[in-house]
Amino acid sequence: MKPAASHHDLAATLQAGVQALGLDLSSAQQQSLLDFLDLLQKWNKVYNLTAVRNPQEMLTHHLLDSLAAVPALQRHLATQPGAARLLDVGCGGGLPGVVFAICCPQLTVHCVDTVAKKAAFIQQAAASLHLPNLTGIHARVESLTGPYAVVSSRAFAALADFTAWSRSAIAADGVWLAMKGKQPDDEIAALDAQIAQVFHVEPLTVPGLDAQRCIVWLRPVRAA
Ligand SMILES: C[S@@+](CC[C@H](N)C(=O)[O-])C[C@H]1O[C@@H](n2cnc3c(N)ncnc32)[C@H](O)[C@@H]1O
Repeated sequence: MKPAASHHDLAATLQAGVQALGLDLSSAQQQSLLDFLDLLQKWNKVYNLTAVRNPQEMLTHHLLDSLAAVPALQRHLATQPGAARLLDVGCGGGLPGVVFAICCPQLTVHCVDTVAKKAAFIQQAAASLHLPNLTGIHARVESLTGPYAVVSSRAFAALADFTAWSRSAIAADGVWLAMKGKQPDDEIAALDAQIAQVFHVEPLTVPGLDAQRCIVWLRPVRAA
């Protein structure tokens, strides 16, 4: 068994990861990410938020994995006029929604999950980490109407289900940001062409993680 990582080790790994990703995060934002990691560890015992329990592993497999999508999200937001709203579907312990809320304070982030304790955890994180732009919603995504400029998910469902279930939540000119492992060609082929269209598959590199990752970007198809 690996020895438990100290706060100092975690902070150093995070800072190296932030640098490798070319992210411009203040020390307060980096501290919020570490505080979020603490909260995840603390509440995981009670709420069973993630199967990953070792803090160093939580940092690479969850925090850095979610942070790897932030530069792409920020580039997308820079093309959007005004303040945007993002819905993170099946957020579980807040991944990537809480990470997005910390890194993009201008973005309003709603994290939805069918499990009440997971939505409650997000509310708890919003209060403890002083994130006025973060809200946890206890609901099925199918019941939400939005409109959201960005609808994200990670480890949630096949692309066809993700897009069909969140179709009424996405804005007509919005985008889906689906975090995936290796490029999911089968899922892309199985998409309903009346609902969603892939416009970009963007490879991601997660610092400290030797695994394939990508974002599948999709647009809703307008009714004829
Ligand atoms: C495998 S977890 C992924 C959690 C998190 N996104 C992550 O990457 O660690 C999938 C989550 O989706 C939630 N979920 C399943 N169906 C849902 C639905 N229809 N609407 C909202 N959440 C849903 C589950 O409760 C679960 O927390």
